[in-house]
Amino acid sequence: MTDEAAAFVPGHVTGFFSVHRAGTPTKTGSRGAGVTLADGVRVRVAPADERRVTLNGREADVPAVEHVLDALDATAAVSASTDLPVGAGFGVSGGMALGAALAANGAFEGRYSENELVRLAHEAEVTAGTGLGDVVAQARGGVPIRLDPGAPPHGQLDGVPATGRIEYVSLGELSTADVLAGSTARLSSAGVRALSALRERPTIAGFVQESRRFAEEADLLTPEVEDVVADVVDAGGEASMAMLGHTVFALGHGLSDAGYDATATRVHDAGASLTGE
Ligand SMILES: Nc1ncnc2c1ncn2[C@@H]1O[C@H](COP(=O)(O)OP(=O)(O)OP(=O)(O)O)[C@@H](O)[C@H]1O
Ligand SMILES: CC(C)(CO)[C@@H](O)C(=O)[O-]
Repeated sequence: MTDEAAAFVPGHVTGFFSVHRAGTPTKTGSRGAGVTLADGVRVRVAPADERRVTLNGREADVPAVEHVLDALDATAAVSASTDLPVGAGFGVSGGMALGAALAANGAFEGRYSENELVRLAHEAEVTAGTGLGDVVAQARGGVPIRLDPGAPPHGQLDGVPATGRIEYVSLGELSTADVLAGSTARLSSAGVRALSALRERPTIAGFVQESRRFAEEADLLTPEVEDVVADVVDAGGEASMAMLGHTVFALGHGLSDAGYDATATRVHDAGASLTGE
């Protein structure tokens, strides 16, 4: 018997990262750190006569989801909904891929374990070129540190033991696929340096400060994002740019204290899961 199933996947903002390409999508990934968010992606999967993927009620072309459905050989209707901006550094494509994997396995009474579904979704993201580390971070929750790249059984994760309020302001989209297709050497050396600094001082403030240094060193800041980050820091807060999007995230009330009309969410303290509704 098959039935519909639903999953929730937290949003994920990467603060800094380095790119690690290997012979297979499973081993390819990123090192780095980010924060998972209670604002996330809900994905519902139901068996259907033909494949259909929607995002917030509209037909959507999300290659990572197509790869997941191919791998599971699932003819299904996938409907995703999110309050997060798409293409702005919140891991929406990774969330849709992981949510589709979890929910399709549920709907079709599949035989995969969680690690195997994370691996499928990670491979789909890497193959689509839309992410390297979001899926494994979203599967973990909290404030994930990606120590070693890739999906289970290869990747290795740790975390900053922290929770709390997060604010964000999105100024527009930035194509992850375009940035990853370009030269990533400079960005990666900044990312490796930030990771060792965070491991020395694994606090959430340390994470945001290293993210800010990374964004500057990697030359990814646009003037607009740079101005907003500077305003938050001037007002005594901690903020940086979401990788990869024209988005600023801040701890606590950082953005609103600096006078911005920000969206508020929280660290999501658990990983992606089936929701049973
Ligand atoms: N309205 C839309 N705007 C942007 N992307 C869309 C939209 N609808 C579907 N997509 C698809 O969603 C995916 C967005 O991926 P992208 O990696 O750019 O952003 P993201 O996953 O939201 O954030 P991140 O930068 O953290 O990866 C792409 O596969 C794109 O084709
Ligand atoms: C490449 C990336 C920054 C895109 O959001 C993310 O997937 C990551 O941190 O690997």
